[in-house]
Amino acid sequence: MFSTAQSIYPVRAIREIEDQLIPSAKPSLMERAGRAAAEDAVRLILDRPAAILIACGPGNNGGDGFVMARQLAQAGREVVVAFAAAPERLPAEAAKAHADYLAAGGTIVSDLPAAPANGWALVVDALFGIGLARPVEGRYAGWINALNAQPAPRMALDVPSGLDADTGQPLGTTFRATHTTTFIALKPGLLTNDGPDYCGEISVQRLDIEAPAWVPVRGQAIRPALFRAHLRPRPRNTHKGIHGDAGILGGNTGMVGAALLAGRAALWLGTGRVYVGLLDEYGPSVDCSQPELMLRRAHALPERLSALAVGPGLGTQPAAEGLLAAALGRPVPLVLDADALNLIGTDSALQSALAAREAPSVLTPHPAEAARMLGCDTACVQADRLHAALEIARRHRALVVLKGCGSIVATPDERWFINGTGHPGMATAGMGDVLTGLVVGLLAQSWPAESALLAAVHLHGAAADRLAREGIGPVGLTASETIDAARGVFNGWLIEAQRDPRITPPQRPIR
Ligand SMILES: NC(=O)C1=CN([C@@H]2O[C@H](COP(=O)(O)OP(=O)(O)OC[C@H]3O[C@@H](n4cnc5c(N)ncnc54)[C@H](OP(=O)(O)O)[C@@H]3O)[C@@H](O)[C@H]2O)[C@@H](O)CC1
Ligand SMILES: Nc1ncnc2c1ncn2[C@@H]1O[C@H](COP(=O)(O)OP(=O)(O)O)[C@@H](O)[C@H]1O
Ligand SMILES: [K+]
Repeated sequence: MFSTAQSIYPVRAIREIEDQLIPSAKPSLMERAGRAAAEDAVRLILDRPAAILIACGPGNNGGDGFVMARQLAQAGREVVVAFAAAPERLPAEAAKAHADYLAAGGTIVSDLPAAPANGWALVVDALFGIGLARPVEGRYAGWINALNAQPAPRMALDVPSGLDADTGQPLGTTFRATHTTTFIALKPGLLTNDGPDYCGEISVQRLDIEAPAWVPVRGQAIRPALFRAHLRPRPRNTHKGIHGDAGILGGNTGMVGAALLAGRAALWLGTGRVYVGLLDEYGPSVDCSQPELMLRRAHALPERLSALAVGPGLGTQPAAEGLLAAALGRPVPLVLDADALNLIGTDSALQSALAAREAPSVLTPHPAEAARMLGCDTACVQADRLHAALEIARRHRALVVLKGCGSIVATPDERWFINGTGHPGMATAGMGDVLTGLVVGLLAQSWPAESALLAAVHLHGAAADRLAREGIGPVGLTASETIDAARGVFNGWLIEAQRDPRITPPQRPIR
């Protein structure tokens, strides 16, 4: 479970790696890429003996396709290669791959053929990779539409053609893969925005390249390995005062449930005491289904808290703004969500107070909240989610999670992480409040802010994934249910961590 962390490189960094390694690599990177793709293909279609269709494009992605075709043919598979560009205009390595394929007895058709009577075993998109420079139109758009219509597994080499490898934005017609074999490293666009919908299952083929020291890793896929050092068993001799006092500030009229959900999530993740400060003057004084929560009026949260979350159901009235301003002045780790972010987006005094904080601040915007913070619209945030998350982190000197498919965690020093857990069943009201509660719960228990955020984001999705496997969701999953599942997943991690010899022994949080 605690497999090593996985790097993600934007196209610019992949190019740097290629530039450094291509001249000396033996066998060539393209040879390795085509071979690795052929091996993945064989595994994918062991039980499908029909012919394989490979559509090759005018650049090096097409070159990978020619190598793959040669390898598959040599392994005894029937291969049909479609290639419509001018061979003499292929880049050098792709031209060699093209020539080697022909020399090995391969043949090429210049238009996409109709499927044989027994269908294709596999269709392969080797049209465009990281060199995609503009939306796919014309002949290649027609090819992609025809490939997408095939009732066979669909494999993309490196990146589904048409998908922006950095942003996960489809540019024009885009190949919809059931499997993507990507080379050297993950790219951000495969993991966020529309990327997961177009990539299917991803296999990373590193081509025997070690993480090169000259290209700094700034992006990583979120894995428990990143925070396992904090998954420590509790000492037996402990008491609730050691496990933190979390505060939740929110729950205005009509939105009390949001604050209760966050409070419950913090409690179920092991926080010693959880206080919920409600803005609704007619709000309940007890949560009968969770009487462990200590409900207070918003202004009456205890002075001494180990971490505070502001936002779930907060509202944007002046009272809320005043409470937020006071919270920003507290020297404790702070989670800011929902209306806390909306208020900060339009108030420069709050922005200055946030940027001036010395204790950690964690911001948890969804794309619409991120757009308000950046003064743009949601489409512009989604068009480059990584950039948006990094920009918010930089401006506010805070840790940020930009939520949604492939949530992005960004740090003020320009590092970033992409989460792969979770599913569309989480797109339901209250789910973000639960995440806020999970983050503040770990902060209250003295987790360092970055680890707390990474763990909570990963845990939130993993809890929803576990429920979906059990038939609870994806459709109809409720936020409350993920709290219960998060507790289960988290305790599973703790047990796993105790078996892992790299984990340090029980430790008492320092207070
Ligand atoms: N370098 C290496 O050794 C290795 C590279 N590797 C592989 O190479 C891939 C990158 O190759 P690449 O840089 O040649 O770019 P690629 O994705 O093939 O596309 C460029 C071509 O497409 C064209 N074009 C672009 N957009 C278009 C559009 N919308 N519609 C129509 N045409 C369009 C563009 O034409 P132009 O823009 O110049 O008109 C150019 O001809 C990478 O993803 C990996 O698969 C691996 O083998 C590992 C080793
Ligand atoms: N398609 C999806 N895939 C993965 N996670 C998702 C998806 N849709 C929503 N989520 C997650 O669910 C949560 C929804 O949060 P948010 O939009 O703030 O909900 P609310 O404001 O209703 O509580 C976020 O953590 C988000 O990352
Ligand atoms: K491709």
